[in-house]
Amino acid sequence: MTEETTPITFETSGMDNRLVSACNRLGWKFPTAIQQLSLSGGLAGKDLLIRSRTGSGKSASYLLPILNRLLKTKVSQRKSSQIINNQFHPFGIILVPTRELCEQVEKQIEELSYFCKNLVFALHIIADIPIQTQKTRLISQIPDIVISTPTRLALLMKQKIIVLKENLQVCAIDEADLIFTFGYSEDLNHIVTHMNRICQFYLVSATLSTEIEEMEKLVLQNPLICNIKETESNKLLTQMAIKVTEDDKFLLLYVLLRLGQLQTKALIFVNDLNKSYRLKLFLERFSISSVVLNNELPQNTRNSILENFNRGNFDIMIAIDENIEKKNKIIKSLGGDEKKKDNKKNKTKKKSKKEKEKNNKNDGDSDGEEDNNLTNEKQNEELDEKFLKKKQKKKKDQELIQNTKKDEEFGVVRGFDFKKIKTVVNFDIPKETTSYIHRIGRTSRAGEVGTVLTFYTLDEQDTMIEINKKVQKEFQQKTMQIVPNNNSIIYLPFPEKKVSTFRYRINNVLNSITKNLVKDARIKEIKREIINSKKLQSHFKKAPNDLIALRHDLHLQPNQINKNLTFLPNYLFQNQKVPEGVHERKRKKKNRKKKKTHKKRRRNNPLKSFRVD
Ligand SMILES: Nc1ncnc2c1ncn2[C@@H]1O[C@H](COP(=O)(O)OP(=O)(O)OP(=O)(O)O)[C@@H](O)[C@H]1O
Repeated sequence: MTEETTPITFETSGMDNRLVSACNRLGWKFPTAIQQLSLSGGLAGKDLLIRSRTGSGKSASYLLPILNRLLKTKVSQRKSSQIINNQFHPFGIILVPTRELCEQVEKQIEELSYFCKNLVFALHIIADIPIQTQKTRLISQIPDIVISTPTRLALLMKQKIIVLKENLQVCAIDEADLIFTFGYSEDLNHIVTHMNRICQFYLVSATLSTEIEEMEKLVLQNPLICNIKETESNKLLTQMAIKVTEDDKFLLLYVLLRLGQLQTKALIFVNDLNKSYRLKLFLERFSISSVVLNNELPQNTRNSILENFNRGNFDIMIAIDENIEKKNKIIKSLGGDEKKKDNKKNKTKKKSKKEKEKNNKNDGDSDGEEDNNLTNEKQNEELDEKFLKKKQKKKKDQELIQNTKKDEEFGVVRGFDFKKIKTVVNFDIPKETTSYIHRIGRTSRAGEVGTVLTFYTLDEQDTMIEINKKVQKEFQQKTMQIVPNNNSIIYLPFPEKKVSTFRYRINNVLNSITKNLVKDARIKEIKREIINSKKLQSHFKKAPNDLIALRHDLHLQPNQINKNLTFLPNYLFQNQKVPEGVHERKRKKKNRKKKKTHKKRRRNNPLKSFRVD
């Protein structure tokens, strides 16, 4: 903490009463530590540099002062100054790294302005909407605050649709560290050099980097530095790591889930898309439902998944946290794979056609076999037709994957406000420390308890040590401590004894999930969610504030599930205590079955069912 302040409440902060009521309505009793620091400076119109751990309430620490400032200016005055020469001059802009965060910030503004709805209007602009439609929207609706990713805003500025020189009063760059890691530096520089620099500036970030320090010097004028020493949250987040082999990751996760040692709601991070579906299929084989969230899915589906996960309708979410560069590689490799396969198929088809022609020729040579020839021809035609149909289907699937453009503004795992996540599992170790920090920030939010479990292989041992060192250093340097034991990660031994008896059945299941099965599952999911997305769209039209609970966690290959795998016989536990509840369902079912057969037998036995009335 760099500046001493006396603790304030929302009521004594000097904020507009309607904003105070909105905080109370959300059940917020006191401002969080970072809000305590930032509110007074923000309300006084100072530039702020807000640095605090993920989940500490940073968004409201800049949104509340921005809204307060808006409420001080008359609506009519604001509106008239925002349209000049058919160009849009917003009062405020908020920059975030992903479209999910655009929507999240817009929603939070709606909640915080609950008691002054008609007076404040925020609009997020995203890449889906054509530029001209966006222009018409901005000019007709005249939002006070525009929320955008740097790329989209820079584009609209270059087209002279949005101008920031004259009217801009406030600008916030949220998740600034991510904005740089997502590669937005160029767009950000364009925005900053073409904006009114005497506006009030908020630079908000969970971690520090040289780029942020440079940006700080460039845009902030005599800023109030809000840095937080989070001693309280020390007790809330526990970080653990286990060294495992690649296949044992599946085994360990299964055992932890099955024995109830991994608390849900759980968010599981993997580094690539195919692996996420492999994990989903693996869990599905044991009747454990999960939902995969990735940037191939349509936007409506993603929103619905996130909303329903936050509402507690699914317990396990598998999320992909891949690099932007890596994403492009995957698209290419997928297209390449499919192409290679198609070439192979074409060759085999040509070969079989040649063989057929050869056979036909031979057949034709033999005397009196016209009938045979006819049936052969017919069979060949049928074969050809089948083959063509198969090929057409394959082509359609391939087109579907290639046309399902990955959303570059997607980054759900970072910065999104997940509610009540008990455990974050790094099934794959993140490649960078910043990514690790953002992943762990999805749990232990808003003062809640959370656990992080990281799996790492022998090859990743150095990365793990590096992450551990950097996390300690980062948090100590910035006077933010987030974990006990001197901020370090606790290394746990691999529980070989506990899991060894399960290894055989796990390996069997894993071997049955082939690459082709994973690909099919992925295609099936995309198809299903495209249909879901249409349903959701029509639903949103009727009830825009509602999100129906579509089951996004349905099994992808239900016919492959072996019900016996859900039963855990005692011998699997060797000398260990059988955890409570593991066999319960089976036993209950058995009893029910017994009663039923007993009744049936009685009914069929005339001596027992006979009655004299
Ligand atoms: N004063 C408060 N009292 C209780 N809960 C709060 C308060 N302020 C914010 N919250 C809640 O805390 C959660 C985290 O807030 P927020 O998303 O703003 O954190 P953050 O620091 O921006 O996290 P990240 O860096 O991950 O984006 C949200 O669910 C929010 O509703």
